[in-house]
Amino acid sequence: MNFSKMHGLGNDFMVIDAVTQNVHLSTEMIKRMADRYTGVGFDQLLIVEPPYVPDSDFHYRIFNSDGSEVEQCGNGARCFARFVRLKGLTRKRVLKVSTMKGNIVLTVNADETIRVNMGEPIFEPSKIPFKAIKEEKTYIIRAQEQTVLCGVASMGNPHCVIQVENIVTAQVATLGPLLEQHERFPERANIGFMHIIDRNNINLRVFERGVGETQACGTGACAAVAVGIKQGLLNECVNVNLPGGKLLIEWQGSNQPLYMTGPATHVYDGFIAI
Ligand SMILES: N[C@@H](CCC[C@H](N)C(=O)O)C(=O)O
Repeated sequence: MNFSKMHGLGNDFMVIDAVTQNVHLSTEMIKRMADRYTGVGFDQLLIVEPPYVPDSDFHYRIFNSDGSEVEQCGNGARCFARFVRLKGLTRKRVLKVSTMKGNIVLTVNADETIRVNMGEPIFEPSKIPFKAIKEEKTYIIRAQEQTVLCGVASMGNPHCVIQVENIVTAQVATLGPLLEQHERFPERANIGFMHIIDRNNINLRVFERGVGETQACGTGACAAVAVGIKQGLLNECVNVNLPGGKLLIEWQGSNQPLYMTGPATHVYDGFIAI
């Protein structure tokens, strides 16, 4: 099976073309290929498939390194756009793609960065899903001995966003896994730690569901900005500094789609016998 290794700000992917190849992978096979010592190694596997909903160019499936299939992936979306053009699967610069949780539209800019219409952020608890009596801007979660203040949002996938004073000392490795598996997130969640520099700039680290901390999380950046805007702390246009680099997130508020702009990098092509 041919594949490409790609990354979006260090969030790395194995990308497989299932338009021209027959691809049938079990959860065990995905976990084996994800292993950084004995496999290809990746945060997520992206499988590009032919379209099967009207008015779309492709469908793409996303799997975390623990083998779980997920609804959305921001950095993956940009890599998907670069991949289909590199592999000659399309020449379009504006691409419509369906994922497990709806459609997104991607535009490849002249400088090869990619701007993605990620759709509207969702705050309604039952749709995230998050257990709460009613929708709030800020929730209190108790995790073992700690009381955590956070916002929650779905970008197709579930996110929890915690504001921190210092991004370096944020408890990503300890609080991340506790909240990822917290009973108030029935489908687990991605946990973002956000330091607000000013109304247009934030630092962000994300403990990703099904992976652990990554160099960057696109949907995590979108969710952090959406939560920050909803809480009245951020402007409509925000630079998000992640350990792997910078994303630009734009959101004009309720009923408007959110846009993410950033790079996508092809690392190498490979072949794996499975
Ligand atoms: N790295 C991604 C998010 C991938 C999915 C996530 N781990 C989940 O389980 O929802 C991104 O760039 O958005």
